[in-house]
This record gives sequence, C-alpha cells and structure tokens, in this order.
Amino acid sequence: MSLKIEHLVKVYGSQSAVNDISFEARQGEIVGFLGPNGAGKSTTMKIATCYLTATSGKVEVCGYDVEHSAMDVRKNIGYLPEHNPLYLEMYVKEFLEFIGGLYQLKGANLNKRIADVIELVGLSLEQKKKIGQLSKGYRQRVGLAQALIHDPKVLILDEPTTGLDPNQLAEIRAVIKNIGKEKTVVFSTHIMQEVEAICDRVVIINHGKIVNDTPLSSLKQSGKTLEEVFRSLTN
Ligand SMILES: Nc1ncnc2c1ncn2[C@@H]1O[C@H](COP(=O)(O)OP(=O)(O)OP(=O)(O)O)[C@@H](O)[C@H]1O
Repeated sequence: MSLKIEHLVKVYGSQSAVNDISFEARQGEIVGFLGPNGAGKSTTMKIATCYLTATSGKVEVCGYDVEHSAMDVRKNIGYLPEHNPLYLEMYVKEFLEFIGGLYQLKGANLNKRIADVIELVGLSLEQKKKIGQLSKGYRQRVGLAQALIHDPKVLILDEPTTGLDPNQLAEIRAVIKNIGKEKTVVFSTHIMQEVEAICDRVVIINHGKIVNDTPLSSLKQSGKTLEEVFRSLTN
C-alpha cells in the first residue's frame, strides 16, 4: 500500500483536529480528500508529509513510518501545500534546481528531471520567467513541478486548483489525472465537480472523523450527486 493511515489522532491544545482516522491509498489511485473548512484535511496531509507530528496513530508511505523513517518518507512523497511558498525572485528553472538539490539530485540527472517536470506540468512556455512574473495558475504549476522533481511515488496536493480560471482548472486537472495513472495521488478540494471528473475514490472527513470512504463509481450508483452526499454527511 502506498499510503496507509491507521488510527491517526492530532490534538492541538485541547482541540482534536484529527480524531482516530484510518484510510489507505494505492498506486494508480486518485483519492479525493473532502471535508468542510476545519475538518482536518490539511492537518492529515501535513502529518503524512512529515511537516507535523501526530499525537498518536500511524502513517506509512511506501512502507516507511513517518515517525521513524522520515527521510525515506520524504524521498517517496511529494507535497503541494495549500499556501504554497515560492521564491518570487527566483527563475522557474533556478527554483527547481534549488529544490532538486535538496533531494540530492545533481548534474545531468537534475537537468533531465527539471526538463521532464516542466513538460509534465505544462510550464514550457513560461520556464524562462521569474516566478513573481507568473500568473496564479502557472505558479501552481511550479508548485506541482517542485512536488514532482524527485519523482515521488505518492503525491499529496492540498487544494491544488483553488482560484484558477476555468481553462487553467481544466489543464491542471488533466495534469493530475495523468500523474495519477502511475502514482498515488491524494488531493483535497472543495470543488465536487473536480472530484467527479478525476477521482477513483472519495474520502470525506468531518470534525476530524472519516464519514465516507467509497469508490466514486459506487457513489454514482447511489443516484445522489456527490454534493448531496457531502452535504448530508457533513451538515
Ligand atoms: N497549528 C494549529 N494550531 C491550533 N489549531 C490548529 C492548527 N492548525 C489547524 N488547527 C485547527 O485544526 C482544525 C483542522 O484544521 P485543518 O487546517 O486541518 O482543516 P482543513 O480541513 O484543512 O480546513 P480547510 O478546508 O479550511 O483548509 C481547525 O479547527 C483548525 O483551526
């Protein structure tokens, strides 16, 4: 299993943000991770990517435990945070070189990875610009490129399409769908249409608890729209 979350708990002060959740994601699967604001999505993603430690429970990425084998987890996971920090003064390639260097990539190997991810996320026409000169959609592509530079097996994307225009939205969705053929993708979004367009499975979290974990195909067979299911489980 590429991503395995078991009985995960995260308490901030006196608040249980994530309250005993378990779910899994396998290779070639795109999982939509949904929930209302404050449900615990970002917290779960930050723990899976070693940015936060859990209060209790277990998370494994490609068989590596986030607590005991963080370096191996980082090699196998790519992460696009909700508020993606970018160095606006850097050129696109310079930034990707910098991030690739953090993953110990160098020389011809690094150059090949940079060329590959630029192609994959559709940054070819903008690759010579400074990040600060790019539109929001292209900055998001830079974020995706940095998440992919080390060719991770698992990709965690926190609201990757927020604020994009309909054209950029369609293009980024196509990129995610394409990436999901080979990798494991878990992404959060508030756009139900997006989940219906690209996900294989839908996990819904509410008040820190999983309230749904179903293949999209069986949700569709229920005769309800995803929005109706979401609202009935989280309202
Ligand atoms: N660093 C923190 N310290 C204290 N409380 C936090 C912290 N980070 C998150 N929380 C709280 O934990 C809960 C879950 O937050 P989280 O960001 O995981 O939710 P989310 O599902 O990603 O929400 P959204 O859809 O709004 O991004 C919220 O009530 C939030 O205020």
